[in-house]
Amino acid sequence: MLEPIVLKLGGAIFENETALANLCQALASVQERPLVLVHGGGVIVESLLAHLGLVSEKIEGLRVTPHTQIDYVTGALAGTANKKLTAAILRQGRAAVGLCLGDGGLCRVTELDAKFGAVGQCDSGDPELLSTLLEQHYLPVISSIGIGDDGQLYNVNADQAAVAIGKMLQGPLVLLSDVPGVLDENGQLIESLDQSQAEQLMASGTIHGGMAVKVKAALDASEAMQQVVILAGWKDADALAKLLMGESVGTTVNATNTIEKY
Ligand SMILES: Nc1ncnc2c1ncn2[C@@H]1O[C@H](COP(=O)(O)OP(=O)(O)O)[C@@H](O)[C@H]1O
Ligand SMILES: CC(=O)N[C@@H](CCC(=O)OP(=O)(O)O)C(=O)O
Repeated sequence: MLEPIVLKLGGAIFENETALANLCQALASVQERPLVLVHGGGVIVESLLAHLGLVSEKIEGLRVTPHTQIDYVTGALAGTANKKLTAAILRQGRAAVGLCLGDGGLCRVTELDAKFGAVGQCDSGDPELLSTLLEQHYLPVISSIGIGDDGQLYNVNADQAAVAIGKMLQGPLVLLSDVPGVLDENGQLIESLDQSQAEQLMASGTIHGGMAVKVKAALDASEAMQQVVILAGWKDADALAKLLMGESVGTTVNATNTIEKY
């Protein structure tokens, strides 16, 4: 079996039913190559916390998650976001299965830093569950909630979660968000990015917030897997179709500048 494409989905798509349905239709039509979806859902977390009258802050693009809030965050990500995405794929006739990072020991998660609360850092774990599901033609849909060795639930940034899954499966890695890729200071798409260009753009603030987390995660994956990582958008159906045919769209992140193929 070919290595699966690991595709991460994040951003406001969870608030846009049409975009979500269109994307799931495109994904469900991919028969030639196994797919694994990893997803975020920060917008759902934010709306739930706001509903509950709770304030949420981010440091360096990561959500500070007080231990008193992790149950709500789990509900939003492993519950609402995971089940909405699973449902949207099932509606297209593909047998999707919703999981979190802890299921079957897929990923090992430990506390990142006490200053973030219940935020985890994620490493690859046991691929057996995914292999079994893929062999049986299920489409795994994985939320970024992790389970630590301490039995605690952790909130993991979904780009970092996708990188851990990508490293484990060694397939192409694509991070989709609500922008078409990394944009320069004039708002123009940057088609390729290596380590030093990325560092300069982060130092100048052109790449910041969630995109800085994404670019760092992509560089880490590109270096570890010795392959390029694609950062693209879910809004452009044509670009998405090209991507699923193996063409590179958006921004190609290449940590060492010597790797050629997506
Ligand atoms: N240079 C940049 N190019 C594109 N987006 C950027 C850049 N710097 C910061 N951003 C912000 O990063 C966001 C994407 O990151 P994020 O919101 O974390 O995406 P997701 O939720 O899909 O993981 C964009 O919507 C934009 O607001
Ligand atoms: C620690 C941390 O920042 N966790 C993220 C997890 C969800 C996520 O990454 O969602 P998007 O991909 O949609 O942004 C959060 O709570 O927002």
